[in-house]
Amino acid sequence: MLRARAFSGANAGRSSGSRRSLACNRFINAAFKTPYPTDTAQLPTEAPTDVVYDAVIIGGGMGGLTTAAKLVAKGAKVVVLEKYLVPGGSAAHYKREGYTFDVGSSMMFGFGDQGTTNLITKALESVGKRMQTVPDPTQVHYHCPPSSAHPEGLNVQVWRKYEDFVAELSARFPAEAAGIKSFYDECWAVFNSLNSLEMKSLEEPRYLMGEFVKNPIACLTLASYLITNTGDVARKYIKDPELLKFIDLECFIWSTVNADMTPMINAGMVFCDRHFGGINYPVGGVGAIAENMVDGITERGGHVVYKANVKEIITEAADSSSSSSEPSIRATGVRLADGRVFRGKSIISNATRWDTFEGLMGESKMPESEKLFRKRYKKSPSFLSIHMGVKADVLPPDTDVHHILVETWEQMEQPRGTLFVSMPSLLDPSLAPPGRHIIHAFTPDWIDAWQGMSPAEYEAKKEAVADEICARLEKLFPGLRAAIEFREVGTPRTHRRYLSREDGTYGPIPSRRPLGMLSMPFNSTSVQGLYCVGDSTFPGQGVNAVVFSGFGCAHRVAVDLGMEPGWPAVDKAYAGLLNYVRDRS
Ligand SMILES: NC(=O)c1ccc[n+]([C@@H]2O[C@H](COP(=O)([O-])OP(=O)(O)OC[C@H]3O[C@@H](n4cnc5c(N)ncnc54)[C@H](O)[C@@H]3O)[C@@H](O)[C@H]2O)c1
Ligand SMILES: CC(C)=CCC/C(C)=C/C=C/C(C)=C/C=C/C(C)=C/C=C/C=C(C)/C=C/C=C(C)/C=C/C=C(\C)CCC=C(C)C
Repeated sequence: MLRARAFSGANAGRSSGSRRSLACNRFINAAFKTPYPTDTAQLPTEAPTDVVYDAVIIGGGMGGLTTAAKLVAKGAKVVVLEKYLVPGGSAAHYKREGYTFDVGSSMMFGFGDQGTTNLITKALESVGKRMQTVPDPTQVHYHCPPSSAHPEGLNVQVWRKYEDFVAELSARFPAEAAGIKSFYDECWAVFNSLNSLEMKSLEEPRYLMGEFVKNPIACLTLASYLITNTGDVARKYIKDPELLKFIDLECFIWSTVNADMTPMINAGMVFCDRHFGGINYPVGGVGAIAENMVDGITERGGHVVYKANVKEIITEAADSSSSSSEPSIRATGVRLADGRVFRGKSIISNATRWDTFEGLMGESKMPESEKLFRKRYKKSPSFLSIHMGVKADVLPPDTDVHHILVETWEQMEQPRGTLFVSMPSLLDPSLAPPGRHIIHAFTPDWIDAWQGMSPAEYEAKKEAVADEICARLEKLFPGLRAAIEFREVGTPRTHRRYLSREDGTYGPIPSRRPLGMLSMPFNSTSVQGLYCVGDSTFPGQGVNAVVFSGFGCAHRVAVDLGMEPGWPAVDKAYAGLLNYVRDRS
């Protein structure tokens, strides 16, 4: 099932046992060591409260940190208030018994060297940082259910080289070879257009007009896909129901919804960046990205404060010149659980929209636009996560780093139906003790299944569900259960507690067919001075996605603060137009 293959060059560091890879890894760690303190007791819990910041950012996930990085790079006075002990939120890491585990998945898009869509690389560069990465030869290895055409199960590897992937998928569906090429080629039309634009705020008309003038073809191409979903494009070219299910799965593993619910612009980004920039793993673990960002932010005079639990967004009556018809209020600061108040000209929330507007603002102040958002979007499930340390010899040579296991198509979207597996120590052996590997298995799950239990029942259920999942994974890794030396199970309750995300949700998903990319709000909100960033804003879930939202947010805020040029007069009309279209979706 795990086909062996030859791969050399960039991939030479992959086989964890090889002396070459370990030596190479030691060099990498020495050359790119981050000064970020390893002892959390050394991390700052204070920042001045007697100043008015240009931006007060609630939350140090990748969305909040990117916004901070872009703003400090412009000379803005910024404070990031993070409730937890370390930065990165869903993209942080933690250490146990010699292992460094990524909290979320380990599959990084946007980490290449070229183009304009290598957003993680660019976010780090904006604060003078660059990280060593290890290229992954495949994005993912799919293990799909058997069918009459594929009695052993549909088995597909998404190779880094586009042509190799298309050839492999076409070999599985020879009658659809032309359709496969046409579908993915259309994704390239979207990606190539994205990859020629400067990535800034799509709700800033001066920038948008400038891009239309510089790149009219790219902008018109993207405009033509604004309201298109991926399923519609797939069905133009592909008829085989099993292949259409596969395309659904291609979307589901990152959007948690099927192709009909996934905007085509996002699919263009994901389905092509994996071949253009490739999937690249940061040496030292995913959390090292956030740590490097924090170093860059603080080196430029920004503050990142830990154990800073924001309880309230402070608002006051505002002038009614806002474009909105609602009572005008302006966000002016935040209050922490310990009573400290931080004041800012702009307040930026990296918490989810649910946590921001129901939790920090209070439902009585919920703007109409947020009520509409709640009709269009619902919370996606959370994840059940099993972090394991295993004996290395349970993984055959050339095992792929990421796997997806679906046993029946009906199960795909069900809780615990699709199993996701990431094994980042195959790329960076320093994450595990010698002779050991990390297996991180995770699967969508709802918080309701984990409520109302005694602590003992909760612990027993965690172990029972993890046993069941490990038994299913034996199909991919025979002998797995006997090879496990460390196992820790996180549930949706764990995600809620440590990531402060309501119900532990992975992010918003559309409640009905979305209007392509236009359904999702950008960064401004109808409360003056209050912005959202992260996966509750366009383009949604994903590290490179929330980094893009950080680029957009920083640009919009910088224009509103007068630090970048804009067209305030056109702003209002343009915002009104976007809202008009969105409210009708
Ligand atoms: N490989 C992958 O693609 C991968 C891996 C991991 C995570 N992710 C993605 O990362 C995305 C999330 O990124 P994000 O930046 O939107 O959010 P996030 O949840 O990662 O970060 C939000 C941060 O805000 C903090 N916070 C929340 N409420 C707070 C409060 N009241 N006071 C202070 N701090 C508070 C949290 O502790 C957290 O650190 C997810 O959608 C997921 O898709 C992707
Ligand atoms: C008018 C208007 C508004 C406009 C006009 C036209 C134009 C110009 C347009 C433009 C546009 C743009 C620029 C856009 C942009 C976009 C973007 C950037 C997007 C992005 C996206 C991204 C994404 C979505 C991503 C995602 C990812 C993810 C989620 C991932 C995940 C992963 C996981 C979970 C893993 C899996 C695992 C295994 C397999 C194991």
